[in-house]
Amino acid sequence: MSQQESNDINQKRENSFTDKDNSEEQIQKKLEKSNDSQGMQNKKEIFLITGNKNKLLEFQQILANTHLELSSANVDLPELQGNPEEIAKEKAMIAFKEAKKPVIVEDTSLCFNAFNGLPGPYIKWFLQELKPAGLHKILAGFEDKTGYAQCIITYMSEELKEPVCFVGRTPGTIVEPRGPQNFGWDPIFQPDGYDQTYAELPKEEKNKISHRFRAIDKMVEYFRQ
Ligand SMILES: O=c1nc[nH]c2c1ncn2[C@H]1C[C@H](O)[C@@H](COP(=O)(O)OP(=O)(O)OP(=O)(O)O)O1
Ligand SMILES: [Mg+2]
Repeated sequence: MSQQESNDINQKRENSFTDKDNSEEQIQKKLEKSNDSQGMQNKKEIFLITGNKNKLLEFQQILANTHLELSSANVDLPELQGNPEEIAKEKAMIAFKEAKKPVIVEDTSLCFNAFNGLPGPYIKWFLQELKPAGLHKILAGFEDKTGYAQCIITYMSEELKEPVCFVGRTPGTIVEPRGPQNFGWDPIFQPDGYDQTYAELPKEEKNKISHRFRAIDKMVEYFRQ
């Protein structure tokens, strides 16, 4: 990484944690609040930091019948650059520094095969500007409409030398938007083997095959040992 790049990351980091509603004090409050809800004795607690309510909801649903007890804090983490795994590890280090206790973070990519994996981790900005319909349209000049959704959950704690990643991937096709528009690019992603988009599928169905489910499944295995 060049000096300029690392300066940029540091700058972004500072910005993201000095925002008005993201001051050190505010973050500390959020973290303390999450500590209040610890309790279950024979369940292992994991602590997720995310600014995305829909992600959190899916985590809660998917973890409902496991030995893991989820607590969370809503903190905006910086959108970093690099390959998905580098981003995921860097994000976990930043979250761990803030939380001062073991944390997990999650980073989701939507990858188009015709674009060799892009927009990938930059999907958030593409979605924000193009909306689901525009995202589908940018593939108009390409025959290959296939792609995959990828979730990387990253765990960091004081016992680890470096963050541990759990990667979940679901292959599918990018289609014209169908279904409710309440979660990101769900309306344009049709998983392989289904004739409904993520948005059209009942939540229980999405949660059985999603990129997020597959990453969570690996994480659950890791914490069983
Ligand atoms: O299952 C999903 N179905 C549809 N859309 C999704 C999904 N999962 C994430 N998304 C969207 C949210 C964001 O526009 C981008 C990922 O960016 P990403 O940085 O991972 O999420 P985020 O910034 O909203 O939350 P966080 O604070 O955990 O980083 O794709
Ligand atoms: Mg993010």
